[in-house]
Amino acid sequence: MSLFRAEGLVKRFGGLLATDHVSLAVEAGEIHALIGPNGAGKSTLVNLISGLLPADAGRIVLDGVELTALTPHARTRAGLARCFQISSVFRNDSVRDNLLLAVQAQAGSSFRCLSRRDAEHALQERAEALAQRTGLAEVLERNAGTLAHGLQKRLDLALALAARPRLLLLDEPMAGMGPEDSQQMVALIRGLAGETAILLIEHDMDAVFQLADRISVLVYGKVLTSGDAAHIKGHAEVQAVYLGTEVAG
Ligand SMILES: Nc1ncnc2c1ncn2[C@@H]1O[C@H](COP(=O)(O)OP(=O)(O)OP(=O)(O)O)[C@@H](O)[C@H]1O
Repeated sequence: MSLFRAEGLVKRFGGLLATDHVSLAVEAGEIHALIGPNGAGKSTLVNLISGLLPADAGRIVLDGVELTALTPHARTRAGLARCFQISSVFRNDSVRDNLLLAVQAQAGSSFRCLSRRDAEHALQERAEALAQRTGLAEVLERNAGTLAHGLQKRLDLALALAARPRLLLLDEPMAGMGPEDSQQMVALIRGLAGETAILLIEHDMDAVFQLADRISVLVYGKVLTSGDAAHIKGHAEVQAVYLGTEVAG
C-alpha cells in the first residue's frame, strides 16, 4: 500500500475547477515531482494536501490515517510537513533559536521525564544535528534574516525536517536560486530520500529530472500522466502542452 494517497480531490473557485478529481500516490522513500504550466493547479493541490485549503471532495490518507478533516497543524503531527515558497523563518532570531523552536514543538512533552538541563541538552543536540544535515552548522549564531537566499531556503527545509515528517511537501525549493545554490539543494534533497518521502513542486526541470523517481504532470487541474523521467520526456502530449521540445534532447 502506498505511504500517501490523495483520492479524487476537487477544488472549485467559483466556476473554475482548479483541482479536477486528482488522485495521486507517493510511495515510501519516493521523490514524486509535480509539474505543470502556470495556473495548472499545483499550488492549489499542495494547499489541499497540507490543509491550508479545504477540499470540496476527495480524501487524503497518510500511512493508513485519514487526514482529510484535520487542521494543518494536526496533519503535521500526523507526519506531513511542508516547506513554503514564502519562508516561515523568524528573521530576527538566530538560526539556532529558529531550529530550537521547531524541535521543541516536535518534542512536545516527550522529554518530561528528563531534568530540565538534560531536556535542554537533548533539544540543542537535535537542533545542531539538523543544522549539520542541512549545511547550516557554520551559521548557527547568525540572525536568520541576514542569511543569503540559498541558506534561508535550507533553514526552511531544516524547520520542516524538525517535524520528522513521513511525507515532506516542497513547494519550489529552488525558486530564485542561482545554479550553485540549486545544485546544493538538489544534493540536500536527494540525501533526504531515505528518511522521508517527498512531493516536490518545481519549475526547474533539470532539478526535477535529477531528483524525481516519478513525475506527475498537472494540466488544467487534472493529472495528464505519471511516470519516470523517460516516460515524461517521451510523452508527446506533455511536450505539446508544457515542455515544448525542451526535453527531447
Ligand atoms: N484563491 C483563489 N481564488 C480564485 N482562483 C484561484 C485561487 N487560487 C488559485 N486560483 C486559480 O486556480 C488555478 C490554479 O492556480 P494554482 O496557483 O494552483 O496553479 P499553479 O499550477 O500553482 O500555478 P503557478 O505555477 O503559476 O504557481 C488558476 O487558474 C488560479 O488563477
